[in-house]
Amino acid sequence: MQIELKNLHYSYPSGGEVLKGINLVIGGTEPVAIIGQNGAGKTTAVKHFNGILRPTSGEVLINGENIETRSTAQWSKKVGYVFQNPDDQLFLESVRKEFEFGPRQIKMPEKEIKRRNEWVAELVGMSEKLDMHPFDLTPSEKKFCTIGAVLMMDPDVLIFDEPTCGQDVQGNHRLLSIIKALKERGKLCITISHDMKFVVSSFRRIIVMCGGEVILDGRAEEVFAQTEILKKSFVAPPPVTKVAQGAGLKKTVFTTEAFMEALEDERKV
Ligand SMILES: Nc1ncnc2c1ncn2[C@@H]1O[C@H](COP(=O)(O)OP(=O)(O)OP(=O)(O)O)[C@@H](O)[C@H]1O
Repeated sequence: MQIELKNLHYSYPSGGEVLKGINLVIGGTEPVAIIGQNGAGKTTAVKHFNGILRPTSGEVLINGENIETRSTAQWSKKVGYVFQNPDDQLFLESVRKEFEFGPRQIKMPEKEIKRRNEWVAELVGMSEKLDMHPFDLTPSEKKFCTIGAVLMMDPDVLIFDEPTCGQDVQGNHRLLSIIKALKERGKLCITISHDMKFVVSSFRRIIVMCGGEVILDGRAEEVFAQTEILKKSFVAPPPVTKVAQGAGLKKTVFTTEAFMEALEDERKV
């Protein structure tokens, strides 16, 4: 599955230009993180990946097909978007109903709904909560409920918008295991996050947005080595990376172990 943005510009009807000519190709199954300060245009950009928003100018191609050829409902079967705020997504009286809503809309056979429900509920940790009202869930559980509802459609691409928001360490671990499981199933996960520790723990490719543009796109080590550009875009590297850079280490590191190794290596030189 490949998503391609060609000179994408977007302005909300009420305001100025938010996306200012984005060119990007995201494909394969390697999870991709999109980072950048508040208001950089991350959510606006990813809402173009399944047609929730349509370009003011430029093109969005999904596997080479122009997004304009199909409705958002049709694209959503291929590219699932998990909203930043669960309350924008949840509207039914139970977790089970949320999970089964999409499949029932497309008249999925009952047997398949049951099969998917079991797998998804287990993966997102909701097996014991299926009959609960989403309003009675904790903020973290609500997020996993929205993720589960999108996973039930088994799309090829999953977009997670700020999944780490409101999560504790356990929640972050579950998120990482979901992303890993999806990669193993051949899915492409695209995740917006402000949590740099989370980002460097499982995303090799990182895209940095600033002021409606992509200003960096590359491997985590390359991106976080660009300290001046990151400073200008108000993106702070993970603490251990910052300490290593402050200590003058040439290698970009993301863990204490890597920091100690790099320190040792430089001592030997
Ligand atoms: N529905 C809307 N109508 C008008 N302007 C909007 C709308 N949604 C977002 N914007 C504006 O577009 C710009 C980019 O917002 P967007 O939510 O895409 O940024 P972001 O990088 O995802 O930020 P955050 O990290 O805070 O979610 C901001 O200036 C925001 O105020």
